[in-house]
Amino acid sequence: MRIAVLGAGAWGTALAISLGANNRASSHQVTLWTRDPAHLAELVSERSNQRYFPGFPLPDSLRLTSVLDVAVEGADLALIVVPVAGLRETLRGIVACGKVVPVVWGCKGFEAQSATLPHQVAQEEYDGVAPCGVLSGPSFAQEVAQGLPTALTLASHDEEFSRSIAAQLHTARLRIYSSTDVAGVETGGAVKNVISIAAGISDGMGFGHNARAALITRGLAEITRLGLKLGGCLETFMGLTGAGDLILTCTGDLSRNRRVGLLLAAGRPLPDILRELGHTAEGVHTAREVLRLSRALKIEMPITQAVCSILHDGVPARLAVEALLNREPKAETS
Ligand SMILES: NC(=O)C1=CN([C@@H]2O[C@H](COP(=O)(O)OP(=O)(O)OC[C@H]3O[C@@H](n4cnc5c(N)ncnc54)[C@H](O)[C@@H]3O)[C@@H](O)[C@H]2O)C=CC1
Ligand SMILES: O=C(CO)COP(=O)(O)O
Repeated sequence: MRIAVLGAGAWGTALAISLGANNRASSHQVTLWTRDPAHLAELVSERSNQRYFPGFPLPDSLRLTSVLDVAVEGADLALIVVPVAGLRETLRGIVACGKVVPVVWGCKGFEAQSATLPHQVAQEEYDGVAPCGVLSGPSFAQEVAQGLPTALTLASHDEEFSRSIAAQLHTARLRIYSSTDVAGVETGGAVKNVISIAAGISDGMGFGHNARAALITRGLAEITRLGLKLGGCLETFMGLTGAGDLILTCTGDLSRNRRVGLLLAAGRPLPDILRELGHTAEGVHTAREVLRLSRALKIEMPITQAVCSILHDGVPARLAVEALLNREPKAETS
C-alpha cells in the first residue's frame, strides 16, 4: 500500500518508521510529510527527526516531502498524525489538492472552542470525499518505533473500510483490531489525556499507588459516562482505546500528559511546562472542552473539573485535590 503519513512529530515519525520497515511481512511505500520546509531540510540531511523524535534513523525507503500535493499523489491512504488543532486544516489541504484519498487520523482530543471530536471535524470537512476512520489505543511512539509489541484499534463507520485497513496495516508487532464505534474510540483517547494529567499530579504530590489506582478507575467512570452520552459502546471503554490507553498514560513515564501533571505538582507554571515539553499534550486543551461538554450534558466529571481548575484557573494543585477528596460520599456505581 502507498501511505502518506501527514505530520512529522513523534507519532507520525514512529508510524512512518514502523510501516516503512523493510522487515515487515507486507511492505508499504511510505511518504512522510512535514508542513515546514526547514524541518524537511533537517530530516533529509540527518535522515532522522532530531526536532521531535531523536535517536531513530529513518528507513532508506522512506520518502520525505513538505508539499502536501506530492505526499498524497497516488496514495492509497493518508494517515493524519498532526495534533487535533491541525486536523481541520490538513483535511482542507487534502481536499484542495483535488485527490480522493481515504484518511485515518491518529490524533486524540477534542477540538478547542468547538468541543468536537475528530470524526465530527471530518464530517464537516471531508464528508463524502472518501472513507475515513481513526487509529487509537495504547501506543507510545518510542515503543512502536522500536518494534515492541503494540495493539491498536482502527474504527470507522464504514465497517468494510475499518476491516480492510486494519488487515493491511496489521503485523505481529503492530496488532490492529477493527471497530465501528468511532465515538467510543475517540472519547476514550481524548479523555484519558486529561486523567493522565491528574495521575501525574497525584504521583507528583506523593499520593501513592492507591490514589493512582483510584484515579484510573474513577477516570474510567468519567470516560464511560461521557462516552455513552456521545454514542459510544460500553465495551469500547473497557477495551484498548479506553481502559488500555488510560492505564498506559496514567502509569507510563513516556506520557507527555502525565509529565505535565508531574511538573504542575512541582509548582511549575503551565507556560514553562509546555515550552519545556516541546511536544503536544492534548489533555491541556481537551480538559476545558470536556468540562464544557459535561456541564452541557449534565454529567458529573469531578476529576476533569479538578484538572481544569489547576490548568486554567490557577487553582493550586493541593487545593484542587483537597476539594476532590472532600466530596460527599456516594454510591460507587451511581
Ligand atoms: N506521541 C505519541 O506517543 C502518540 C501521540 N498520539 C497523538 O498524535 C497526535 C500528534 O502527536 P505527536 O506527534 O506526538 O505530537 P508532536 O508534538 O511530537 O508533533 C506534532 C507535529 O505536528 C505538526 N503540526 C502541528 N500543527 C500542525 C498543522 N496545523 N498542520 C500540520 N502539522 C502540524 C508539528 O509541526 C509537529 O511536527 C496527538 O493528537 C497525540 O495525542 C497518539 C498516539 C501516540
Ligand atoms: O496517546 C499516547 C499513547 O497511547 C501518548 O500519550 P501522551 O500524549 O500523553 O504522551
